[in-house]
Amino acid sequence: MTHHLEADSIRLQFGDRTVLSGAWLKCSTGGITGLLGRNGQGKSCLLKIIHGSLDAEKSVRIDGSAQFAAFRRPDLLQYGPQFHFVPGHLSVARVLDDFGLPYAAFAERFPEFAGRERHRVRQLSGGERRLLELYGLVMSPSLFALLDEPFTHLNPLQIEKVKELLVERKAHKGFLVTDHLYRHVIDICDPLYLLVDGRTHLVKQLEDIETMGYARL
Ligand SMILES: Nc1ncnc2c1ncn2[C@@H]1O[C@H](COP(=O)(O)OP(=O)(O)OP(=O)(O)O)[C@@H](O)[C@H]1O
Repeated sequence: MTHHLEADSIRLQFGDRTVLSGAWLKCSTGGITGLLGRNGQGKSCLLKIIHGSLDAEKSVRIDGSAQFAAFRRPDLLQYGPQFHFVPGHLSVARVLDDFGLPYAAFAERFPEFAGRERHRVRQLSGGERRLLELYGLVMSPSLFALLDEPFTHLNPLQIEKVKELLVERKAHKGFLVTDHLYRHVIDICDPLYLLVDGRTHLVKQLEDIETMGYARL
């Protein structure tokens, strides 16, 4: 069964400044939705609004059912912010256990973690910590995951492995991904949205991201 996450009528203001005005997007299991946009356009805010951790005018629905505080439903939706969110004092095995995942399968996929199940998260490098967090978000059994800058801080080989993981898992889980490493986003995402002046635009052809002033192809 395909599941659908729909967000629309999103309006966000900070004081006099309107950041989002009528932003919308759709995300489904079986696909990876991409969100691009220049700095400060409101991509992180949009993810937090869908997650329910940032208050704004919005309509967010999962399979037609309104979600006002999706952060209370990790079975439906999980959110990975652009900064580290796993506490440093936890062990690698404990973090995976909290996501409901066995350590052995993780170490098999990422051999650099072999024999390190008791290592504390604070002993990991920034990229390793990111990898552990992403693995948990991608592999855990929620229906959707919102990933803010998943590729930043990873080395090129790790990026390729995370992309493989996303493509492998998308049959069971819908992903919304935003990252300025846009070639990787373009590579795996369909549909793709561009956030410009508070509104989302569905990218119909790749040239749109150039004509709308985001990136040179
Ligand atoms: N709590 C806040 N108070 C006031 N302004 C805020 C707050 N949070 C975000 N903003 C502003 O809202 C705008 C959108 O921020 P956001 O972090 O969502 O942008 P972004 O598209 O994710 O940018 P980047 O690509 O640089 O990460 C920015 O101009 C930011 O300064």
